[in-house]
This record gives sequence, C-alpha cells and structure tokens, in this order.
Amino acid sequence: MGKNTTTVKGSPKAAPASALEIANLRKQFGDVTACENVSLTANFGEITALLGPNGAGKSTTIACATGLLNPDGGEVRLLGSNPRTHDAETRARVGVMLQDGGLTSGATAKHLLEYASCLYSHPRNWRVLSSELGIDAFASTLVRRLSGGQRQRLSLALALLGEPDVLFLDEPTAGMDAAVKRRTRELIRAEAERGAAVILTSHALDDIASLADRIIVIAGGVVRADGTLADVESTLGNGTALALDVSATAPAQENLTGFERAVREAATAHGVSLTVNRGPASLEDILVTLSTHSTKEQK
Ligand SMILES: Nc1ncnc2c1ncn2[C@@H]1O[C@H](COP(=O)(O)OP(=O)(O)OP(=O)(O)O)[C@@H](O)[C@H]1O
Repeated sequence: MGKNTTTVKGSPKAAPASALEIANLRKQFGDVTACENVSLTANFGEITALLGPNGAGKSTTIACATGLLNPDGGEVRLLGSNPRTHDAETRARVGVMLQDGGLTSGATAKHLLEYASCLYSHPRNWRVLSSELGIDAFASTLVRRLSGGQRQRLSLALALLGEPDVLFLDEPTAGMDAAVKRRTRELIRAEAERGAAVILTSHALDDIASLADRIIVIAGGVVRADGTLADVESTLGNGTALALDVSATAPAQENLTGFERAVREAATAHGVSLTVNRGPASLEDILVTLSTHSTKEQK
C-alpha cells in the first residue's frame, strides 16, 4: 500500500480520509491545563511527529487520541469514530507504545509476545519481530529485570504485533542504543510505507529529521506549527536566527572567558571583534526558544 492511500485492511466500509482527526482538544489535570486547544490530523501512509518541550501536552494528546483519557472538551475521531466507543475489532487496528510501557513486570518478554499475539486474529509472527528487534537475547528475562532500552524494544514489538492501521509511538527510540535505534527507524518507516498512519513523539531531532513526513509543534497545550520541516522552521523561526561568532586577536585571548560572561557589554572594550551572522533558525533553535518560553510562563 503506497503513500497517501486511504484504503485500510479489515474495513469493509470506505476508509476515513484521515486516520486521526482531533478538533479543539482540551484536557485539564486539576489546575494544570495539559491541552488547551489542540487540533490536528494524521494521514494514512505518513509519519506525523508531535514535537515540543517537556510538559507541552504531547503525551496527553496521544492518550486522548487513543481513548486512554477522556477529553474535557473538543472531539477526537480515530479511524472515523470516538476511540472510547471502539469495539474490539477496531481497537485491534490500533497499535500503541506508551512512554512507560505499561508492561506486566512479572512476565517474561517471550510470554508477553506469545500471549499478546493470541489477542489478534491475524497477528504478525512474534518470533520474527523478536528476532528483528534483538529481543531473543533477553526473551526469557522477567520484564522487571529488563533495561530501559530492552523494555522499549519489547513495547515496540507489542505495538507492531497486530500490524496496525494506526500506530502511536510515544518516544519510541528513547534509551535505545545506536544499532537498535537505526533498526527501529527502519521498522517505523516500513509501517508508513505499507499504509499505516504513524503518530510519534520524540525529543531526538535526528529521529524527526529522518522520519517525519509532517511535524506538528505543540507548546503550552496548543499547536504552534504544522507542516514539513521547512514549513515549521519558517513559521516559528521568522526566517532568521542570530549567531554570535566571537574571535579575538592574540593580546585579547586571555580576556575571552570574561568576555563570554559579559558578551552583551561593549566588545570593543576587550579588543574582541564580534561578528553577527544571520541565517535560518534551525528546528533546534525553535525548540530551545519554545522551551525557554514555557519555563518562564510556568514561573
Ligand atoms: N495524569 C496526570 N496528572 C496530573 N498532571 C498531568 C498528568 N499527565 C500529565 N500531566 C501534566 O500535563 C502537562 C502535559 O504533560 P504531557 O505528559 O502531556 O507533556 P509532554 O509534552 O508529553 O511532555 P514530555 O516531553 O516531558 O513527555 C504537564 O504539566 C504534566 O505535568
């Protein structure tokens, strides 16, 4: 199934145009507004990345999108209907990998995969997944004794088991070593290529750059930008960023440390030349700025 195809397996009816549609989502935890007004869509055959600072509302959005949390306002439609009213057949078409995994700690990795595969009518071969994600090496270990990266691999395998039409991955590569991270990215890309809608969050900007077809930036519980990497950079970066390129002549070298602290003071007083380069703001610049703003707003 190719990109932008809207036919999904197991659905006799016409598939919805978008796998996920969220309109004006609001979710409150006591005094904390996790989602103030989140509206977004995610399409089949695409990888949609939710990006934003810690506490921005990304995981809450995913929890509401999958039906794990009940929104306080707005509307969520997953595979064309409210996820909280999905029947077992529709639920089986959704794969979810949460940040804390939610894994049964007293079971082994192998038992969990074996058991979970019985819950689907047409599961993937769990042994193949186990081998692909390097789970075989710790398949007989109890979940509570697994390392963080090993748990991540197991959670990912469980999310992929039902060959889902919609796949939610909350920070899928967190804690993974470089080799597993690369394999995981290949698996995620393959999911979108077979037609699944993949919705992921990640703080790893290399994940975002290499995987995302579309980026949705959330900060302070609202969507700040939505589009390609270039769209997001031009929406939030206002086109330019400032870079300070500091250089000094030999007699002023010893002043550089002090100059760093007082860089906003007159550079010429230290015999240092200051060059200001103007260039496009990178995605990292944008996220640092958003993060700084959110921290200030929380104070
Ligand atoms: N169950 C909960 N009870 C109370 N507050 C919560 C709960 N879940 C989330 N929050 C709060 O809601 C806000 C948004 O949290 P959320 O986990 O959605 O952020 P996030 O964007 O996923 O952050 P991160 O990148 O750190 O994972 C935070 O201020 C968080 O403390």
